[in-house]
Amino acid sequence: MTDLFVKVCGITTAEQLRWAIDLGYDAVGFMRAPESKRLVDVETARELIAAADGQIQTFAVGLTLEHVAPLQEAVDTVQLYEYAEVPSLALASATPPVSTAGLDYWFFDASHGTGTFIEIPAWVQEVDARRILAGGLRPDNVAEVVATHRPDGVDVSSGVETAPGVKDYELMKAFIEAARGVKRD
Ligand SMILES: O=C(O)c1ccccc1N[C@@H]1O[C@H](COP(=O)(O)O)[C@@H](O)[C@H]1O
Repeated sequence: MTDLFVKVCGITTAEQLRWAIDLGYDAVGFMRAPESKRLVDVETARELIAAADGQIQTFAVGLTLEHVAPLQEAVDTVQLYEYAEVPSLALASATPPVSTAGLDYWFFDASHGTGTFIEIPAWVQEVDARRILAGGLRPDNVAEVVATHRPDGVDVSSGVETAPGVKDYELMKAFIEAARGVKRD
């Protein structure tokens, strides 16, 4: 079985990006939804994507394609909350997807960056895609979620922050260690 995919979302600075790379995260997300407290402007996002330089996968995250359009060509994957025709799509929802055809990832997310955890519904197990669980995950609950639901990956934002957009190195470290510490076979 491949390693658990672990993504940290809402990266806002070069220091946070460096932490994600050094700690062994698979991917980072840059928020482009206008209402997000972790919104990075296009210029900053471009600088961070350039700094990532192939060392970690990059995601541009928005509710719609319009939010991420200026970064679409620069990132590895676009994460949206509605379907769009893009080369690499991560579709996020809290309801069963109508279709998973052509998706690179499907994210279960009912939180939208609020840090709210809800019990993960049983139907999530049946989604025929690379399943990534998100929403209210933290260093102290991620291991149980991984052990119980056996996802392909997990995604975190609020759970490794001291304030919206302010990631904490020790929390990021604790999260990836807890997530990857679960034995999978
Ligand atoms: O982070 C945001 O501000 C955000 C805004 C709108 C949609 C999604 C957003 N973030 C994504 O939400 C999940 C879970 O976040 P959390 O761990 O509960 O804070 C994650 O995939 C973020 O990418």
